[in-house]
Amino acid sequence: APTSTSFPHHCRSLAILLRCSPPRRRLRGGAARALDEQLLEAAPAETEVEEAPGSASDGGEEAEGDGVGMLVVEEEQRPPAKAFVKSRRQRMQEEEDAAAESDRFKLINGKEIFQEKAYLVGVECKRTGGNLFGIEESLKELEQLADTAGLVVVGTTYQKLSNPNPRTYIGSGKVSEIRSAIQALDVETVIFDDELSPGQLRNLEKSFGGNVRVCDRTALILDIFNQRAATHEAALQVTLAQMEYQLPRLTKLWTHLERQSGGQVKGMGEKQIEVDKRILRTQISALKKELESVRKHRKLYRNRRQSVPIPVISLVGYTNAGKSTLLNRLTGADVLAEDKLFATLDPTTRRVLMKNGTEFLLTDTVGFIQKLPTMLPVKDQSLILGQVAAFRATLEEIAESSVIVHLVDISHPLAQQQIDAVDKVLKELDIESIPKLIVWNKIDNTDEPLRVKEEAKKQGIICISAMNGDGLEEFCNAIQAKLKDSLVPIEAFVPYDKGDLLNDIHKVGMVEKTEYKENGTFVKAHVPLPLARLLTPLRQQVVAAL
Ligand SMILES: Nc1nc2c(ncn2[C@@H]2O[C@H](COP(=O)(O)OP(=O)(O)OP(=O)(O)O)[C@@H](O)[C@H]2O)c(=O)[nH]1
Ligand SMILES: [Mg+2]
Repeated sequence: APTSTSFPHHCRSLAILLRCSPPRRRLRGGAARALDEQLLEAAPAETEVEEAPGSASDGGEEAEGDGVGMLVVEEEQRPPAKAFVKSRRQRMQEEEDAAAESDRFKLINGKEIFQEKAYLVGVECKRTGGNLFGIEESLKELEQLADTAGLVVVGTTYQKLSNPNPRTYIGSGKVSEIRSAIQALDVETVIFDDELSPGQLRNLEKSFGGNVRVCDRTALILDIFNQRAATHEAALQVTLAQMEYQLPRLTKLWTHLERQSGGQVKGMGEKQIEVDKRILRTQISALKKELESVRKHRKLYRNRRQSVPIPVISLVGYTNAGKSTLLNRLTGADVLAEDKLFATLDPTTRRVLMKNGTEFLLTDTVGFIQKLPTMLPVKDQSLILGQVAAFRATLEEIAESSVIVHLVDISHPLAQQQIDAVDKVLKELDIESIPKLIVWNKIDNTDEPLRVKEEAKKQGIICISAMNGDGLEEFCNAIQAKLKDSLVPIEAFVPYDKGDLLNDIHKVGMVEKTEYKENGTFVKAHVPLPLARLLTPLRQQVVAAL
């Protein structure tokens, strides 16, 4: 799988910036830390040399060095004898601490992640209605996201406000409450459930004290995307998204300079930010170009696939609904399915052959989630709903499919809210004309499967268990019926030397009538749109032949 090491030129300035604050890097979110390390590895060695002595970033290392230095000073102030004659208990304690520390490294998707202690914060705005999820539910989901990213949640809090505080998002009383919790629980990262402005982020970081990282849902989701990007395109998209997220927030890395001394250093810090922002902007535009070419390539590929006249069915649904499990069950594909959010980041397409001989392509897509990151400037790409670019491929696939299967984890306590969240996205996609099939999954996991099945029947919904295969035959029949809805009626005259096409019509369409003539076969059938397009010249020959 490609990592960011495959495009080091994009990472250089980030690496410079990240190197400026080593202690913070050590303490930042596990996932982000893994990224940082990749970036550092990817950074060309000469960046070290480039920095003039006494430059702003040198100052940065010094300033940050002080934080670490304090510990060293403490050691030195102890009487030397004591430093050597450590009690057994002391030694054992140290060994235990070291063991506990190394225990906190976990391997996620082949990347080593440091399990940081995280504290979650949410705000329920009285004025803004329309939130599908209640605050406690939303925080529970945030906890799952944190867990997916490899963090350990040690505490959670929320506040009801009529308006978020423009400076710190939460009220000042809450800020000090969280500060106490940070100290008591040894918190390393504070995660907010909503997107914070760069200013709020800075102010909160200042209030909480130097070593605590503050981030928001968006940054957390981007961390997860980064851990999970499996294809080159996904990796590019995630890097781009992370850079765009970083750009307005760059200044925070330099605040310690402003605090330490005024005058010259401050000025240099500011100059450095400008330089770094410029480098970052250049890299962002290079990355966009590269992404555009990858995307063109994929489009070409998809066009080619469309010339194979097999209908495409998109599997959509909330994250963790069981989409990948269903794809695997139907096709034996080896798609990563696990009890984590965003297990799938790239659309995967596989061919399914049903018992009755009908064939279709099934596409597994990125799961949806409420409160999607919105920070990307994508006005010029009409398809995207202001969402993170990693969803683009998914949305394109959905818009071009013959049938959409909306898979629901009906055993989830918030099933209805999740359905609404998915519908909200689908509604904005201009796909009303595509037949949709609603499927309730994880029926085996419900308390009263019979009652649920009855309810589903009333609503014309299919119940399945992707896990044990229950209901899959019914599912395939329903797909076939829906596919028929999406077929186009055609009449064509197929010459005998185009026998393949006749086979295709039989395979993916529904034939009503065939008549064998002298030069070829006359067919009347319903076929998928791509095949109908392919048959256009032969359809015009019908009149001539009869
Ligand atoms: N009990 C039960 N569990 C299931 C069923 N289908 C899927 N699961 C479990 O649900 C979890 C999520 O499944 P995935 O297939 O990864 O879900 P997904 O919709 O692809 O998730 P994302 O890729 O994150 O969007 C896994 O732990 C599956 O084993 C089912 O029918 N019954
Ligand atoms: Mg999946």
